[in-house]
Parts: sequence; structure tokens; C-alpha cells
Amino acid sequence: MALVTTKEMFRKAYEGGYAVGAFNVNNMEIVQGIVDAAKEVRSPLILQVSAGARKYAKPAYLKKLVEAAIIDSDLDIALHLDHGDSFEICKQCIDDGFTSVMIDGSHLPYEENIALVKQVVEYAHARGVVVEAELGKLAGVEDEVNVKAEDATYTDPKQAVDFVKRSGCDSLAIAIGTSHGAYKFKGEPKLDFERLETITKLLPDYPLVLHGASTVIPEFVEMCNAYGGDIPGAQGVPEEMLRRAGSLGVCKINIDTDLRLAMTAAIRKYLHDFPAEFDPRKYLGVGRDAIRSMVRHKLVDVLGSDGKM
Ligand SMILES: O=C(CO)COP(=O)(O)O
Ligand SMILES: O=C[C@H](O)COP(=O)(O)O
Ligand SMILES: [Zn+2]
Ligand SMILES: [Zn+2]
Repeated sequence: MALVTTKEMFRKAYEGGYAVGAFNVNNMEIVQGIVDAAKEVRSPLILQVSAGARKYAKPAYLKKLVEAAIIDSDLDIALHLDHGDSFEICKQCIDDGFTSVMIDGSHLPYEENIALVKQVVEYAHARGVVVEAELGKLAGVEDEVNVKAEDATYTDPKQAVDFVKRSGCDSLAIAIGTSHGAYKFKGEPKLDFERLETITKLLPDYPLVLHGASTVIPEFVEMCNAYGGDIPGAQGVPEEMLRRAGSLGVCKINIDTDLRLAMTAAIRKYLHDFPAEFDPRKYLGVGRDAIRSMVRHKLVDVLGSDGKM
């Protein structure tokens, strides 16, 4: 199988009413845990690399890890740049062989966001690479109690149509109430599904992307806290909301925090239970196993992408 773009994955996901998981990768154990799960259940897969991941692991290592994953798993995998913040980083990744890049101009004024996305789209499309853009702002949304302020940062449906048409982006990340990290909601979790449905109606057959979509699995939060961690009040997006989003045009669901929590919880417990152990393969192996079973659960029970490869 091969390194592929997300085009075909999204087309099938849209038609099938399910979503493809986009998992952030930072080292070998994370890549292997995710890919082994996808291999077990024959799921399409997007592996994504942030600027932070490139700084931590170095671009050449990450690229080779993903190539190794394709050889070992016999899966089609898309390699995606997560939250590219400039034309230059997108160009670098395209030149390095990424099949998909995100240019995140969501912090820019509307017209500047469009202009930046257009520039990346022109470069990417000429090389067979697809582009994800973002409209609306995610971070900090959960702190807004004022509905009007909330509205201002959520994606405006009519603007989304204009944005897609004028920028030429292949998929669009939208803001409907999710946020990055382990603290997504203070009270009851709430996403603006009415807004999502309006966007989907106005942009039929168009793949949408949900960032900040970790469920912050209570089992792992509790395990972290039970073995020396300190992450009280962590809360994510409930699974049933992700299933609903997947049936409403969301074709890509981004997951990073859940990987971090699964790995950290398992390693914390292992080191507590086996204090005399100091072979990194032991605790990193346990972390990798935790990622594998967590991702398998996501693919089968939340995203519904199992058997779609
Ligand atoms: O959106 C993400 C990466 O772009 C990850 O979101 P989480 O923090 O919810 O895992
Ligand atoms: O959206 C953000 C991802 O979770 C990546 O986070 P990072 O920049 O710490 O690698
Ligand atoms: Zn963003
Ligand atoms: Zn994100």
C-alpha cells in the first residue's frame, strides 16, 4: 500500500457517514501503537505532524517512521501537516513528500486567511497535495460564557461557503465548541450541532474537520491521578457527539490529547508497580500497548472506520 492523499478517504467517509481518525505522532512508539490498531481492524489512517513534533523528533525521522509504518502495516496512510502557520512550513512539508497540509490562518483577518490559503493551495495542488484550512477560532472558546462572544469565534456558515469557494481548500476545520487539550468544558459538554448542520447543508459533499476532538477518557485521567499525576477536572468531547459529527459531514477527527493521556497513564502505573525496572522498552512498550487498544476502540466504536480499508 502507499502514502496517499485524503481525497479518496474523505469521499468514502462522507458517503459512509463515518470519520477518519487523524492522530498526532511524535515518536516511534506512538506511530506503532496507532498503526498496529489500524492494521488489526483494517482502517484508513491519517498520521499528522505538528510544528512541535518536527522540532522534537526532527522531520526526517518522522517521515521515515511513517514510511516504515506503511511497509509494516500494508495500509494506505496519509501524512499530514497539522496547524501549519506559514506558507514556508507548508512548502517544506510538500517538498518533503507530505500528501496533505493544514494552513491555519484562523487567527488572521478573513481576507488575509483566504489569501494565505490560496497561496498554499496553488503550490500544493500543482504537486498533487491537498490542503486543509480553518475558519473560526477554537482555543479559549470554553471560557466564553457570553453567547455573543461565543458566536463571534464559531465558524459562520455563510462565510464558510465563501471561504471554501475563494480559497480552494480541500477540507475545512470548523469551530463549533471543541478545543485543544484536556480541559474542554467546565460544565456540561456542548457542541453547536445546529451550526454544523447548517454548514453541511450549505456545503454539500464537502469534507469538514473537527479539531480538539479527544474524548479525554476518564479511565486514563483517573489512572494518571492515581499514580502521581495532577490533572483534576479534565473533560473531553463525549463519544456520541463525535459519532453524530461523523454522520454530519465531519470526515476527519483530530486526536492528540487521548494519545498523550493513554501513554502517560500506562507509564505512570508501570513505573509505580515495578519500581526496580529501568529498561525503557518495558515502560515505553506498555505505553505503546495502551495507545494501541485505545486507538482500536476509537476506530471501531467511535469513528466507525474499521473495515473501510
Ligand atoms: O486538534 C488536535 C490536533 O490538531 C488535537 O485535539 P485534542 O487536543 O482534543 O486531542
Ligand atoms: O493541535 C495541537 C496538537 O495537539 C499538537 O500539539 P503540539 O503543538 O504540542 O505538538
Ligand atoms: Zn487553529
Ligand atoms: Zn488542532
